[in-house]
Amino acid sequence: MLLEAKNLGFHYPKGPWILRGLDISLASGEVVGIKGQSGCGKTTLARMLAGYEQPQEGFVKLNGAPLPKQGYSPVQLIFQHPEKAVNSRWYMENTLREGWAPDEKILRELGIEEEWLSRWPNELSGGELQRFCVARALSTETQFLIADEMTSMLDGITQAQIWHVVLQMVKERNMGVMVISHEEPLMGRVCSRVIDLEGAARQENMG
Ligand SMILES: Nc1ncnc2c1ncn2[C@@H]1O[C@H](COP(=O)(O)OP(=O)(O)OP(=O)(O)O)[C@@H](O)[C@H]1O
Repeated sequence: MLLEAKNLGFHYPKGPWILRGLDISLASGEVVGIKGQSGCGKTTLARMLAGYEQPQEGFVKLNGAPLPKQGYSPVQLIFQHPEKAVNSRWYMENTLREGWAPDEKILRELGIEEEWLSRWPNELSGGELQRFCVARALSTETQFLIADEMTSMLDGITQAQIWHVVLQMVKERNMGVMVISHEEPLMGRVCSRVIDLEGAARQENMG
């Protein structure tokens, strides 16, 4: 399985090019880091790889085909701010089961307590909410996970617990993960290679 972006170019309406001529690929079982200064386009790239945003140039393909437009996406994106990624008018149980039915094992491993399921999102901490977003994204249909500052706002113990579950999935299911982060130590621990987005774009522009 391969998630690939070729000759990617993107700008917001009337704005300058943010990314141009960018080639990036992520294979099953790989954990790849993306770094770069604030504002260089990491989140924009994440949104294109997950199909939320369309590039003006180039393309994103999953196993040689465009990303599916409907249904559960095999490319799941997790953001830094879980409160923006859940419906504030749904009980957590509904949010959790939005795309699939997570089993007991994954809930236990992520430390999701039974009692939280009947709460509203604003009755949970950011870390508790993010565990739900991770469980929701880890369906057996997920082939690639884009983790955009997924654990940046969390304490060390919660961060380690979440990454333990995700890295286990990489092994068990051969899932591919893209880690967007400003935290070099985290990337050093979990990634087999790290791409500097600015360097990658610059090389392409020079070439
Ligand atoms: N909806 C939008 N409309 C216009 N410009 C935008 C929009 N979203 C982001 N931008 C601009 O696009 C550029 C890239 O933003 P992006 O969020 O992808 O950067 P980033 O590398 O993820 O930054 P950070 O590390 O701070 O999260 C920035 O200059 C930002 O101001």
